[in-house]
Amino acid sequence: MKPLVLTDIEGTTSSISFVKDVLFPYARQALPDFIARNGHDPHVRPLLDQVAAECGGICQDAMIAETLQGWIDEDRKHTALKALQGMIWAAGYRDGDFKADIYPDVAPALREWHAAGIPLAVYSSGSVPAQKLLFSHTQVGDLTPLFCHYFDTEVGHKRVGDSYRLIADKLDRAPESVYFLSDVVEELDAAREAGMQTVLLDRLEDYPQPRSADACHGHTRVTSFAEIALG
Ligand SMILES: CSCCC(=O)C(=O)COP(=O)(O)O
Ligand SMILES: [Mg+2]
Repeated sequence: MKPLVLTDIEGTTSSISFVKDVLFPYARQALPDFIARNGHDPHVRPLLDQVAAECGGICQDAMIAETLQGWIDEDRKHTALKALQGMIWAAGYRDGDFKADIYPDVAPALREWHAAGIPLAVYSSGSVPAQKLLFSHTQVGDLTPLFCHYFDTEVGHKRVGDSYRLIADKLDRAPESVYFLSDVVEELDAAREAGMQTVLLDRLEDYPQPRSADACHGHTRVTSFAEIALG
């Protein structure tokens, strides 16, 4: 059976600065107005109510917006926040305010693997709609035709082994046949615990200090998709 590639986004396919300096500030700034305009939308209200309930029942939308802005500043990977961010980014992509930044080695490798019949999937803390938006608006065009599956924190958090077991299950795959690519060692540890093969992307543009052997925790370390060898 051919291997399947499961990739993270931030720090793996796309620069950390694109997420931290473009996407997050855009959502932070747009949140209050987005909530004022869409707070009664049946796709939006339950997400806001979830945030309110988790914060002791705060009831004013302005306070919910402030809470969410605080969560963006803390880089919380909260499922409701991620869903709202995805809805906000849709306008930014649509209006051409930004394009998704993909590291130059990523699209050639994805195309090569896809052409070789290797299935490709995404697992990111960003919501599935946000993942699809990102890959359909890259500076090298629409990459979504290359991917067959997308997973977000609806399957669980990325530092928890059970999330990877569930993904393998949903893919109808033995975990050993899945290569998980990420820049975060704790995510790779969880994927390995679930039986997946792991590759640490050590993006020197984003992490100027190369990771030592100790810091790699035994995961295969590469600095580019071009170095990845799939067994
Ligand atoms: C779907 S793109 C936005 C990325 C994002 O919101 C995020 O939190 C990045 O998480 P990742 O799991 O891709 O490192
Ligand atoms: Mg990452």
